[in-house]
Amino acid sequence: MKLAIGCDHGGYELKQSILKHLNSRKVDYKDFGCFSTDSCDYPDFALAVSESIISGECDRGILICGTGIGISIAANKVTGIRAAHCTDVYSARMARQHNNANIIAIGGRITGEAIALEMVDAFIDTEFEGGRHGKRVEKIAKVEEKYMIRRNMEMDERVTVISHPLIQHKLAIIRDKNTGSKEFRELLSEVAMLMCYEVTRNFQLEDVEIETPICKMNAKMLTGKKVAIVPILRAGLGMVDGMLKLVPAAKVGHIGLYRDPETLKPVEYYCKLPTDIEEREVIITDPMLATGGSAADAITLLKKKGARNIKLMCLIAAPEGVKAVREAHPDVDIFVANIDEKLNDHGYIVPGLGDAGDRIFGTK
Ligand SMILES: O=P(O)(O)OC[C@H]1O[C@H](OP(=O)(O)OP(=O)(O)O)[C@H](O)[C@@H]1O
Ligand SMILES: O=c1cc[nH]c(=O)[nH]1
Repeated sequence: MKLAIGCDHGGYELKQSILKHLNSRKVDYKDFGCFSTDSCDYPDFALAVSESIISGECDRGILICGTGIGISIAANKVTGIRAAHCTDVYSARMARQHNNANIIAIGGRITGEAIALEMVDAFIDTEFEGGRHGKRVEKIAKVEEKYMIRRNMEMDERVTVISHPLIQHKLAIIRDKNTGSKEFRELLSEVAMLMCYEVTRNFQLEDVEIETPICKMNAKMLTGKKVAIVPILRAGLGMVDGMLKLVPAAKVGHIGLYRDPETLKPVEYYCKLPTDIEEREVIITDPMLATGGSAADAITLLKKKGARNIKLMCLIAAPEGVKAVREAHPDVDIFVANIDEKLNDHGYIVPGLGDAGDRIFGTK
């Protein structure tokens, strides 16, 4: 096992004692500094030690600052690091046995040398127990993954969350379980129209000469881009009318998919597209992007039929669905009104709005 060790000025003295101890035990280590008691910043050393563990250069780490608190907080910001701030031998052992901690953080101004060396021994010599503790550590990893996905999405230029106040207001009413089908349909259609404004933002304009009652002028008009709106049946239908209000010349294709309630995998049952789909800018509509299976399959189908320029417009997405579509179809822009928290065990978006198809058509 190779250890990484780092400290700030507050942990320097204790680190020297620990290094001597590691040498006497013939433990392999790499010292990432600091190398004197001159004032320095603990996050720098937390990062160096943490990255050496994540990269596989070292297996576990020891971090020391004045209290052990700041340096452990900094290390825990690195994905995959489980830094345990310990002040006694029992905690050091448990941090390994129960938490699979890969870093121990010690306070140079808190813990005496004798106890600190015993803590280091417990940290090095104790193995992770796994079992029920494995399940819990996996849950920690899931939390990291969730926030990482969200951060990646926020930075992803191909994922647009349309947060206009009108859309957010209407979305709140749509979500409400007391909103009936009629109002649900009307609001979904209105939101689709507002979202369409953003989805069509890149449409090309050209100069055309027109004559106002006063004089001639060069005005801007759409280049006559051909558009196809393709709802995923059933629920996607609820967004078509709103879009046609803004793009009345668009052709409408239909893709019929339903999610198998057991496997959550999409099952195709219908496909009818404009014959010149390959020349059209395609906007797929579906209120819900849950696991992403339906949207990803619809995009695959459209690509097989020759479509090249595809956008996906959904009302609500789960992070898992956005990730799945981005991975399967990195060329497709995704527009949503909100990215919700997560999927539940039945593949429904939480908090979501329930079953979109049933709420639109009143089938439940
Ligand atoms: O991202 P996914 O996990 O694939 O789930 C999303 C799909 O589920 C819903 O349709 P559903 O299968 O309920 O059919 P419906 O529209 O006919 O009600 C929704 O309208 C999407 O098409
Ligand atoms: O939350 C969800 C997930 C899939 N389909 C829906 O209609 N709602």
